[in-house]
Amino acid sequence: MTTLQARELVKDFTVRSGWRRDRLRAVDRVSFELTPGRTVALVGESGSGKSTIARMIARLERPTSGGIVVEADGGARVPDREYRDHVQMVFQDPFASLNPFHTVEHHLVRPLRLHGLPSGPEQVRALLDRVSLPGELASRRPHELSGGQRQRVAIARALAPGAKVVVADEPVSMLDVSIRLGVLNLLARLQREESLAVLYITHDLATARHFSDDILVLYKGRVVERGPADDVILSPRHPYTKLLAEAAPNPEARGRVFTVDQAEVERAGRAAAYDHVTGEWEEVA
Ligand SMILES: Nc1ncnc2c1ncn2[C@@H]1O[C@H](COP(=O)(O)OP(=O)(O)OP(=O)(O)O)[C@@H](O)[C@H]1O
Repeated sequence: MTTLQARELVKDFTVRSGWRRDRLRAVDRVSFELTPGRTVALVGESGSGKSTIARMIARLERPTSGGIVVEADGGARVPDREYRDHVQMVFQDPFASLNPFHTVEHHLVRPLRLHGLPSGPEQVRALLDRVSLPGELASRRPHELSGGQRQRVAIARALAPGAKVVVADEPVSMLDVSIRLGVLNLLARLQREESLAVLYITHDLATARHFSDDILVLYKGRVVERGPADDVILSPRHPYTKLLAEAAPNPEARGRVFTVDQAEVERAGRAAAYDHVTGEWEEVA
């Protein structure tokens, strides 16, 4: 059993405007926990800080402050050198994340070898099978696959080291609408059957509700609402979540109007966050 705790994550960037250099706080004291067999969705519009959080978890970006702790069996803290055995990413663009010169087999053998695991044809076939791809795809190169198949290969590669925490950053937003559901269903099945802890990053509230247990709503780098998926989507409390919920296609909520506007969102801002579990607003200084 592996869990990941993000504690008070902060990320500042320095941005230049002319001669001036300003500090931009892209992520502001964000905390959450990923536990086996559960999916947490991180939702928010473009620029809210979602990818920066994903990049910090993937160790592509260092937090300005705060930290990420991964604990494996028995609660022992995973040392840095073993981090990638436990935590893997699935990125938005499967084409960019796969090397066009290498076969599917190569993409899967490499992480197996890197983590000292058996890496023969049998293991490659087993990985393809886990993501519902036929074994004969092993000899193909990425351009010979459909977008959905490519993303399945990317998921198989993430699973290869035996990772139990998977961060999926907009994993279907670049795929045809017709195949998105298949890939999301695959992630849901893996999460269920293999007890993965999944962080699903998306701007799409409808899939966040359907595919996650808990939702964190991110607004300008801060969590403004959190709780079980249905509570957040069907009974949103923060004006920003209401705005998102209103805009999302949701049959059960048809005709529901919260009558919030951007000005109200700005007023409520990031000063308080609503937690559906405690039923309380938490003031944020
Ligand atoms: N390397 C960087 N240097 C400066 N600013 C950055 C950098 N990376 C991200 N930002 C800024 O941080 C904020 C959060 O960006 P981030 O990409 O995390 O948002 P996002 O919610 O993932 O958006 P999207 O859905 O468009 O990817 C934005 O204002 C962005 O411009």
